[in-house]
Amino acid sequence: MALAGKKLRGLVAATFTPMTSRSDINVSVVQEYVDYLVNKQNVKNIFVNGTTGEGMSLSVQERKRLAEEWVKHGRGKMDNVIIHVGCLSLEDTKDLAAHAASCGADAISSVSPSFLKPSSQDALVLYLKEVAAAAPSLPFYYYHIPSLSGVNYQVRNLVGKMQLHIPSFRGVKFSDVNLMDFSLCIHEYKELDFLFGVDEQLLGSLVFGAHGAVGSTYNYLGSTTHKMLAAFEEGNLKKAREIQCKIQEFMAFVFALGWGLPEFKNIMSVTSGIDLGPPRLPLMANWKQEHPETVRAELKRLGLM
Ligand SMILES: CC(=O)N[C@@H]([C@@H](O)[C@H](O)[C@H](O)CO)[C@@H](O)CC(=O)C(=O)O
Repeated sequence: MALAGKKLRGLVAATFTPMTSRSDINVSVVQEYVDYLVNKQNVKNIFVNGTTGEGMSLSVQERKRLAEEWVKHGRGKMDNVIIHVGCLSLEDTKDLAAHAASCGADAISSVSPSFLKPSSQDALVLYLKEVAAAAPSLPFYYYHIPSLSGVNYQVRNLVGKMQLHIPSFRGVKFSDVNLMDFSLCIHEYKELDFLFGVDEQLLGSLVFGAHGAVGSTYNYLGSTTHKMLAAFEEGNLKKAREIQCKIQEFMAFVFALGWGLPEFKNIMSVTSGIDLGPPRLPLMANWKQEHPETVRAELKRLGLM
């Protein structure tokens, strides 16, 4: 069911990895999670084992198991199951890419290696070319997230090189606030998909033609974000701004409490009613289950629940 010829559009939820209280992966709730996204949030694309899913903190075996479960339960319900395969080791990354293809994923994506980093754009393209070649039948998306990877080559420059050397290259998951770089990518490479990854600034990216968005908040604010997308499509900027500002107010509330990914996971458990458990170490160290009522009350106050 690979994306061949299809365009990747709309909202993509970057899934959290369900875990037990001991931080082991808990695949028993994946089916319920898929149904929640489809039926309650109307979100039919998922990005598995990425940042939100703590992909880098999972073993290769765990990542394979999760990919299989998400693909299995997404079949016939999800439009696209995209598996993030990036690791620090090229061999592990290729292994995960080949596995994603064998288990029926629709596309793969990879970040740059982030410890021993590529020393040039050409080095990065060479690396990603090998990754994509391990799953040549699957569309390949470069995952640009400089705040975490520390690799911040201008995407506009990279894209031309990737197009030249990677036959399955189909676009970029752009998790950065450099809207000029993002905009010029869309302007110059009309045949590719560019998905924005800073949820609280999505409206800004739409102005420049974002084809879709990948993010953590679409797990529980997918339905609200769809209303913003619809308002933007209708040319109702006032309404679109109002919705984006509500989402921003919620994120400001979250950030003011010093919350990050561990708490985002908790917010998803509270809003969906699916127990996703704690994150894994090192994130687990400061994790405490926030009072669900605090989250619910704020979402309610903002009209987001
Ligand atoms: C740094 C980070 O985690 N960014 C998130 C955003 O969705 C982010 O959680 C959101 O904008 C709130 O800040 C995504 O870009 C990451 C993502 O899509 C992924 O999980 O791979």
